[in-house]
Amino acid sequence: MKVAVLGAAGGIGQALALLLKTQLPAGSHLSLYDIAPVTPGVAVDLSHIPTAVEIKGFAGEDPTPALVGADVVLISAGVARKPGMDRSDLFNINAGIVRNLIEKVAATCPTALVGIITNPVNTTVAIAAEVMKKAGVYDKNRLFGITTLDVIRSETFIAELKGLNVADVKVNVIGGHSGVTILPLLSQVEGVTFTDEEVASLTTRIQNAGTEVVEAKAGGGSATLSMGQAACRFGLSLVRGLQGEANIVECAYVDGGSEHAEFFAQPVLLGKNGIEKVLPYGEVSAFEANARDSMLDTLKGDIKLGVDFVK
Ligand SMILES: NC(=O)C1=CN([C@@H]2O[C@H](COP(=O)(O)OP(=O)(O)OC[C@H]3O[C@@H](n4cnc5c(N)ncnc54)[C@H](O)[C@@H]3O)[C@@H](O)[C@H]2O)C=CC1
Ligand SMILES: O=C([O-])CC(=O)C(=O)O
Repeated sequence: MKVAVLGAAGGIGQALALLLKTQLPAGSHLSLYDIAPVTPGVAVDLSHIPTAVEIKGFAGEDPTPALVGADVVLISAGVARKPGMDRSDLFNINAGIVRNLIEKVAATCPTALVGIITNPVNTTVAIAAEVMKKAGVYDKNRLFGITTLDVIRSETFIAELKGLNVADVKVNVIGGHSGVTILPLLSQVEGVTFTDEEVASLTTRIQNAGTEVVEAKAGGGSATLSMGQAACRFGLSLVRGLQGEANIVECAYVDGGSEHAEFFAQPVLLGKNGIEKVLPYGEVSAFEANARDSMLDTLKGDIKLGVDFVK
């Protein structure tokens, strides 16, 4: 199994690479790429950790050597937010970066499972899909916007609020990955009840959690370590699915035939071909139905921006 990380010298990339070096199955290959010249050195550094995961690092303008034979490609290349910015403010720089990288993915490892971390995810995933369509290699079951950070934040905040063991808390987060498009389905969390006030304040906290980190880092970037953990969890789930493990379910932002939008985050069953099945997200409360319906104009606008960028 070969996993490539593009943007591997960055805050997320390095955390993710460390976690993958220590957690990928024995015999895996980890391939790190970034335009930053330090990248081969990051790989040398990680190679001294005694696990049965072979690691190589590549820098420069062309990601191709890192992508040859990749089964999974995780992309965190791009710029991050500073205080006062919205994720959509990253579009001008990151749209072109994702387009160029996906062109190389399409040419080099067109059947790899591709997970996109680079913001604005609502838009960059649409860009990736359009680039792959143009190249004639698009498979909607192999492209994912990684929204796992919203899931692990929700699990953490719910456990904190209700005094639960966080390992026992499971929650679906649907929609997209910015502001009002992030919708945790709190009504489905087993074994707890929330007051209306708790639902409103917890939903807002989860939607603004990225900004919470951006402000706390005071100009030094956005979430990197928690995102490294989230991307590692998602990447390992992709690998487990590819290896034939049963019942691997994750929420992700996918082209899953949703009635709501062309791309929509919801639970998916993972397998040897990526998405085996898009799962229903279940019953929602009146509050959640209203929040879901109200987000759709924003989400569809974000998607259209990506489609138009490539067309
Ligand atoms: N999906 C999610 O939940 C989250 C997404 N993000 C996003 O992830 C992205 C990366 O964030 P950080 O790692 O904190 O940023 P960072 O600035 O620490 O790292 C980004 C890396 O990308 C590299 N890079 C830039 N252009 C490149 C190119 N053309 N090819 C290869 N590498 C390139 C840079 O050299 C740098 O090493 C941002 O867009 C951020 O908004 C951040 C947190 C959560
Ligand atoms: O907020 C940001 O810019 C980074 C991000 O996507 C998150 O932390 O959820």
